[in-house]
Parts: sequence; structure tokens; C-alpha cells
Amino acid sequence: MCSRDCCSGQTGKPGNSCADKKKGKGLSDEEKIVPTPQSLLYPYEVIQEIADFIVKGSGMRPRIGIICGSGLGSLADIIQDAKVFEYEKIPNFPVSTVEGHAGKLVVGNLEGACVMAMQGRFHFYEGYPLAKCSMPVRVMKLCGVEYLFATNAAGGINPKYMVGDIMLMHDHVNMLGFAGNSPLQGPNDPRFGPRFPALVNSYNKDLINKALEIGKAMGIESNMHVGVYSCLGGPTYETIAELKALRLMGVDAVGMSTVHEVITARHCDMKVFAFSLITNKCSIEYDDKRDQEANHEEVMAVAKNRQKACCELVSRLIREIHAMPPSGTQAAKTGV
Ligand SMILES: O=P(O)(O)O[C@@H]1C[C@H](O)[C@@H](CO)O1
Ligand SMILES: Nc1nc2[nH]cnc2c(=O)[nH]1
Repeated sequence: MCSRDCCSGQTGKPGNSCADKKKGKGLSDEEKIVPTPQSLLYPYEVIQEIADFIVKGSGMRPRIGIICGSGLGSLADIIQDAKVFEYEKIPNFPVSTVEGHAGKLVVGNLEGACVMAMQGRFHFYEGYPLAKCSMPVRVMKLCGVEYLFATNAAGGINPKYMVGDIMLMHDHVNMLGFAGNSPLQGPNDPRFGPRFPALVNSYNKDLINKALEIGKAMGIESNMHVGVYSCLGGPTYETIAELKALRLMGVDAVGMSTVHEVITARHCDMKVFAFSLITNKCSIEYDDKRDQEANHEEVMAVAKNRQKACCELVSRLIREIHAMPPSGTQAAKTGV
């Protein structure tokens, strides 16, 4: 089935399919003015085809999915027995356009668990609709993934946060949602999840607690926080007035990703663990004399410096998950 915006998997009406357009019939008046609902961009069958391609191509059925944030691609480099798929070679997959996002999908073993990791995510500011940005999460689900690990680079708004700290996400403020945008916009396919998913308790508390214990064992507890992330559209970093508003709303760290991935994951009932690496401090005072303008080079450099700690945190948490029985079993129902 075709998943292009112009076709949207709806080939019933004459003049609506890609084939018709190639024959020169062009867009109908209706198509010219009605935008394609986001959820029609990637119908279930197309997601299934991509998932089959990955499962067959790797010979593996991953249980944990990882999305590497800016400069955190090394999270995928520690995967063993890796089968690597370049995004360009995966049917119907978008391409990564941002520095620090390599554009590779890595499937293999980490701490005994079968995982798949995205070395490169898709952002709204790249021009991709949110449903396209988070489409790989649904691919993960149909590959068999139960746990989503989403990581990001973010600016620290909470004045207690230092550059290099790790903030475990326990909630989010969906600014793109405030503006009327959602990866779930359009007709709902119940094979993925319900029309109106609840988002309280989206961030798995047991995984947060385990991560805090791991942080303690690693001796980095004073550099670890539990806080609220907010995603803005980007690609601009925030103005001081915007940062002040976010702080008033209870936001601790701000970025340009993750929230729509978490929404998509929760919609299809995946367990979510997410953290922000604080790559820059956001100044919320006009008279701050320090030169604190955010820039992507600094973001990447901090991520590189902290990649070892991030890799260790992720590895140790995956080791713990791997030791637990798969969900659905009686023992698992009482655990994470
Ligand atoms: O992919 P993430 O959210 O980690 O990347 C952040 C947001 C922008 O893409 C970039 C800005 O420096 O870093
Ligand atoms: N929006 C936003 N994204 C970031 N990614 C890394 N740092 C920042 C920041 O300060 N703001």
C-alpha cells in the first residue's frame, strides 16, 4: 500500500491515488483544501510492512526500543551482534537531517536483552508531521517491543540543574499539544490503541525508582533529578520570556522531541522510561551577564562528555528488565 501524503492509503475515489495523479488527473478540489489527517500518513499495514522488514532482516524480535537523543548515538554503539539498517534502506522510512543523528536503526543484544535502537530521531522542525516523527515507535510495537527508552538533550530551566546532569522524566507539558497538534490526530486505528488515551502515569514509576537506585550505585545521585520536560517545536531555542513562562508552568527541562514519541508509545500500551541530558543551562534573567546562549555544538559536546554515564545507566536498567519475566505472565503482572 502507498503511504505517501498524496495517497494516504485511500485509493477508493477516482483521481485520489498516486497512480491517477501520475496519469495527470491531478488533485481534486477537496484534496487541495483538506490536509491529510496525520494518522492516515502511516496506515497499520505500512507499519506492519516496516516491522516485518526489520524482524526478518535482523532475525530478532526486540523487547526494548531505544531512541538516542542528540549526540547520544553511542547508546546504540554498545549493542552486540548488531544488525544495522540505514534509514534510507528501510522502506517508507524518513531520513535524519540533523547533526548528531546518524540515521541508523540498530538491532541486537544489550545485557542479554534483544533491543532495537534509533541512532537518529525525527523532529517536527525538520518538516515532518508529528505522526511521522513518532511513526518508528509504532514500528517498534509491531516488532514486539514492550519498553520504550527515550533519551534527549535538553536545556535546564530548573536553577538547581547543572550541565551534564541527568533528569529522569516523570511528566511532560505538551506545548505542541497546546497548539492543537498531536501524533494521534485524525481517525483512530484501535489496533494501535484507544481514541482517548489517558496520559497520567505515562512514565513508569518502577523504572524511575530503579534508575535512581542505579544512579546511586554509580555515584551520580547528586547529578540526577526527577522532573518535568516540555517539547517546543524548535528549531529556535527559547526566548527569556518563554523560559520564564515554562518555569511558571513547572517545567524543569526544555527540548524539541520525545513528548510525541511518549504519546504514541502510551497509546499502544508500551512502558516508558525517558531521560533528558542537561546540555545547557537556560538563563531566565535578562540581566544575566554570563554568556549562556544555547547552541547545538555545545549540546553535542556535552552529550559526548556524558555518553559513558548515559550508556551505563541504560545498560544497567536493561539488565534489570531482562531479569524480569516478560509482561503478560503472572509474575510480571505484579512487577514493572
Ligand atoms: O533529539 P533531541 O531532542 O535530543 O535534540 C535536541 C533538540 C534539538 O534537536 C537539538 C538542539 O540542540 O537537540
Ligand atoms: N528547546 C530546546 N532544546 C534544547 N536541546 C538542547 N538544549 C535545548 C534548549 O535549551 N532548548
